[in-house]
Amino acid sequence: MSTTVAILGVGLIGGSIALALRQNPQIRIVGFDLRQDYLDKALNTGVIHAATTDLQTAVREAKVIFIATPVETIYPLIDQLSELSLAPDVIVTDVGSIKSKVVAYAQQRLPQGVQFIGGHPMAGSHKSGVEAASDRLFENAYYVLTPLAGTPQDGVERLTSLLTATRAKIVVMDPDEHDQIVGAVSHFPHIMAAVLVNQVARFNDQNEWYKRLAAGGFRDITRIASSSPRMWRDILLNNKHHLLKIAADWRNALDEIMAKVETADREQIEEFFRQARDFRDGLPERQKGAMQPLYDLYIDIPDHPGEIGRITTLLGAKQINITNIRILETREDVMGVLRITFRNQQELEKGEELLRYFDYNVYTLG
Ligand SMILES: NC(=O)C1=CN([C@@H]2O[C@H](COP(=O)(O)OP(=O)(O)OC[C@H]3O[C@@H](n4cnc5c(N)ncnc54)[C@H](O)[C@@H]3O)[C@@H](O)[C@H]2O)C=CC1
Ligand SMILES: O=C(O)C(=O)Cc1ccc(O)cc1
Repeated sequence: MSTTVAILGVGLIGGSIALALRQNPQIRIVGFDLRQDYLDKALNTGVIHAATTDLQTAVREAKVIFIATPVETIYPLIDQLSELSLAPDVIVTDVGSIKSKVVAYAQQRLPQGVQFIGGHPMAGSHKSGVEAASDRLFENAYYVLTPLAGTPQDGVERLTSLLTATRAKIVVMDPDEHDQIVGAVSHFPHIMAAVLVNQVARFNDQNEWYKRLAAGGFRDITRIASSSPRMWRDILLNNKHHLLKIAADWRNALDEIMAKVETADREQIEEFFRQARDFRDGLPERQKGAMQPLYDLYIDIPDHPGEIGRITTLLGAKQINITNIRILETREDVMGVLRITFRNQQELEKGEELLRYFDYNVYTLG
């Protein structure tokens, strides 16, 4: 007998959870989204088994419901769920990047018999949408669960067992502690990345060399400024309390180091960078995950117009999804290398076989 899981919001995170869960043939995944075109894409690429834009149809038989929509939409969805007919002992969980407000809201609004367990998979991407989803997005990442005080242990165990398919490390945490820590290690850095980019953009209005020279380090530390503005707006507004405190602390720290610069305190400036380097170098490495180019295929391409379009058309015609594409080298009259990233090993192999058939020189590394 199969178990039905409903995914509300089939985007990057909802799609990635669906892809991980559907490796288990006993699980049937129903996707719900406001956008029919996103659902069609998810169905056609095998991310979900069934799709609907009707919430009651999506959740009626579900044993577990994942709310994987932008943070501000989690509250009205909880309200809607509280009015609908749900399976007995259903677990409702979310994937929102903030936890306290959502958990408190669910506690207030959901009826008895519904077990709400807050969740936050601590991996993602600056990309959005189901086309960027991957069954290994959460591999080796932390996945925080924030059950309510009254949630039966059995519910937490059932959800943990389901989530083993994501290969994430499941941890249970207090929602406020989660918001404080994630505020410092994820939310605030996103604000800083955007502040840095906006500052350089302003300088660039006066002198376009700013943009041209902003390669290397600047690109690295501002990668996350390419994330979804709407998603980050929601996160900031829902973690206001902690972020205001972190920002005040950051301003003090900036003033302190700039005071040392002003007085040319050579030793203390060096010490400042030493401390940062030591802590940074001691951060745990994530061994594997979607951030790494796991499913990369390299293709030699003659440098003439239309080649890249031809390759993507060939893959598209066979419904082979790509999550990234990059030209690694193109110089005039020299063979270039195209790097295409696929969502999983199976799609990579299909792409490799297809392009070989069309006489491309293709290879993988490692
Ligand atoms: N993007 C990331 O790196 C991470 C995001 N999260 C959290 O995951 C959640 C989803 O984010 P993403 O997957 O990145 O977004 P996304 O934009 O890729 O996907 C969101 C999906 O929800 C749908 N949607 C929006 N409002 C809806 C509604 N009212 N009812 C049904 N569907 C609706 C959209 O059409 C879209 O398909 C957010 O709450 C975010 O805080 C958590 C960890 C990482
Ligand atoms: O792209 C990155 O580095 C991220 O920071 C991804 C991310 C975004 C939001 C989250 O709640 C968790 C992880």
